[in-house]
Amino acid sequence: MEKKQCKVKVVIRVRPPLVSTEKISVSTKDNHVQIFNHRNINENLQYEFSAVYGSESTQQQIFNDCVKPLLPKALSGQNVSIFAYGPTGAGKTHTMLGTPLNPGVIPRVINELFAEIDRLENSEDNEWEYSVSFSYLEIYQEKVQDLLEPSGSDLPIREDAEKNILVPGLAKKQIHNFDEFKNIFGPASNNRTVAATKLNEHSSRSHSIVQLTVVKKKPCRILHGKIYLIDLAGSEDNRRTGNQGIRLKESGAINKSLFSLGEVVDAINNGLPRIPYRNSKLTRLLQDSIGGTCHSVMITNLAPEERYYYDTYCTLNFATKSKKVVNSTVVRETVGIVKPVPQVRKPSPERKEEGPSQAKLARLDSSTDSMGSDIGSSISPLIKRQEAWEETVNRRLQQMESNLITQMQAFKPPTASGSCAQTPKTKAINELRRQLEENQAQFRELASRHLISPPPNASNKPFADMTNTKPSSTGPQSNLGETTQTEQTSKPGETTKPAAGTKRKRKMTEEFSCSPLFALPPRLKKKGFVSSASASSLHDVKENVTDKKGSHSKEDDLVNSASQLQRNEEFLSTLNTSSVKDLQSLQTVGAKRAKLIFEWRETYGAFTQASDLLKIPGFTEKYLQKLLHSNLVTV
Ligand SMILES: Nc1ncnc2c1ncn2[C@@H]1O[C@H](COP(=O)(O)OP(=O)(O)OP(=O)(O)O)[C@@H](O)[C@H]1O
Repeated sequence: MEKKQCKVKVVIRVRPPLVSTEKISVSTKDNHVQIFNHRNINENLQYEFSAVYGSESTQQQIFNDCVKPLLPKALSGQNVSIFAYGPTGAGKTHTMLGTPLNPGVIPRVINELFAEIDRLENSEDNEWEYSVSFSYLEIYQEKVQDLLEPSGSDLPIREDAEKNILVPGLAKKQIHNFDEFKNIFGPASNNRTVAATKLNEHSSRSHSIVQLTVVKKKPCRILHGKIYLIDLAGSEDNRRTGNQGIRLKESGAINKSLFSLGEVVDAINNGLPRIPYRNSKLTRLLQDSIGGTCHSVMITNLAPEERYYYDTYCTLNFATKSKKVVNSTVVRETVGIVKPVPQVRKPSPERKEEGPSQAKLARLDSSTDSMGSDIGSSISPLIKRQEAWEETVNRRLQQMESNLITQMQAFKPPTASGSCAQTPKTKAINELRRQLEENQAQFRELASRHLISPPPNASNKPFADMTNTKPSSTGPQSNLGETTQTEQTSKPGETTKPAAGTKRKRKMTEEFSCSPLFALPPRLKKKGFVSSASASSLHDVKENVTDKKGSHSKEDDLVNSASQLQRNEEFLSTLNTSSVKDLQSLQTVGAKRAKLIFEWRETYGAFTQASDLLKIPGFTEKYLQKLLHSNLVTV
């Protein structure tokens, strides 16, 4: 299948103010949206998108510009996804559904689809036959529910061997014209969970997905296109919604799934090897729309009132990162003898592990097969990104490992044998060993998964073996080889006479691990951080020890490496897990910055590295350096 790269198109629609007397905080011009900067009231924040529709925009205009051009794609075997995103009360349902007098995207798509099919079927040279069917579901409190045939049960989500997402058991209705659709869709929409909140009298309490399947057939050829029409539930700031009880619970589920959506977008944009689609039902079902095979359009709805300022700000930031997502579109075509039931390909050995069994897949009835999407065909760019990432990791790990080995080998253990109790420095060395072992395990996994050749040091041997080697002028690899040989010659359970030098090696390790010189690396104050002052006093203690026992700079290097790694990890963990109050335990982070870090994290997900802090508006490179420096963190 030929794939074409295609960015998710992100457009903005600002709804009209609901009460004319309210203060407005959003303005639009051409394809720009502008809001004030809450950190500097004299400044404005400007965002650019593919298209920006002000409050005067019409349903017809949105449909004609953003949706209609994609329908021919669905009619030629491609997937299309239109989804409305935005805070509660910003106009998502209005955009997607509209009213009988002012219909939105969903009814207009059906209308246009049948009009287009009529045109095509009536053209002189037409040789194709078209059929349209649809499914309708909602995700309510993390449960997938059928809106066409509600049963109250939570439908499972499966993935087949070709990475199509399936919802077995979901009803699928064949429709032949707009009226048939209307007669089924109208009552089904009443099944959707809607309730009044302080911010919206008819607030959607669930995400809803209409899926249209368009099949185009002629002898020996069949094209399958899909159209997903998605009305997401809005993010809710419960300090303002006044939600309590069930509304609060619904809101929690909505916010959590939208948070997962943010994580997926971040993972795609950062080229991560694993995209966390499985973190929520929403992201699982949107797998084809974001980072998948769809031509996707995200209609971002904004409420213009100043009381929505923070929602608007967060939504604009999410929209900005969403426009970077690239999908790989494909034409899904079956050529040859077309069987009435979709064929299921044998899963590859890799897929067998996590996908449903062949027998299970075969049992899936075509009439209940829904949410199909050929994720497999979109996997190539992800694999490419993964491979690039793995190469980088591979390189970094190799470098780190050889540095550590060099340090270990250059280290001269103390001659005076100390007590054999585990000292803090021994612990630090053990931590280094553990980390190196982990690195080696990663190498092996990468190598076995993607045939990346493991670095020379990434053997199956644990790091402990390397420390058993004596310092040698032939460098780390020759030592490694020596140890491997020793290992290979001794059979399990067999007591072998140590080869020349082995005894010495073991002794060195014992001395090494029993060294009394190993002091605990400086810990950071609360959740790991200390002020620069207390860090230096710890350092003084360590220096005193060193002074007494003589200089051990290599040893110190090792301890510093371990403590540095630990500090970096703790710093990241503080950023990702602390409350606003606890974030202030970081040096240079006051209440205001703590709040910004917290809010950014809650909106966009965990920080993967310290430099992610630069994504927070107002965090400059200079400040980041200061923050890292004063918290003794390196990047
Ligand atoms: N473009 C528009 N023109 C006129 N009225 C609008 C427009 N957009 C939204 N509205 C009105 O604003 C109110 C809120 O809109 P809507 O229910 O579509 O919001 P929503 O984003 O779907 O909210 P929720 O996430 O809570 O379901 C409704 O009364 C709707 O009719």
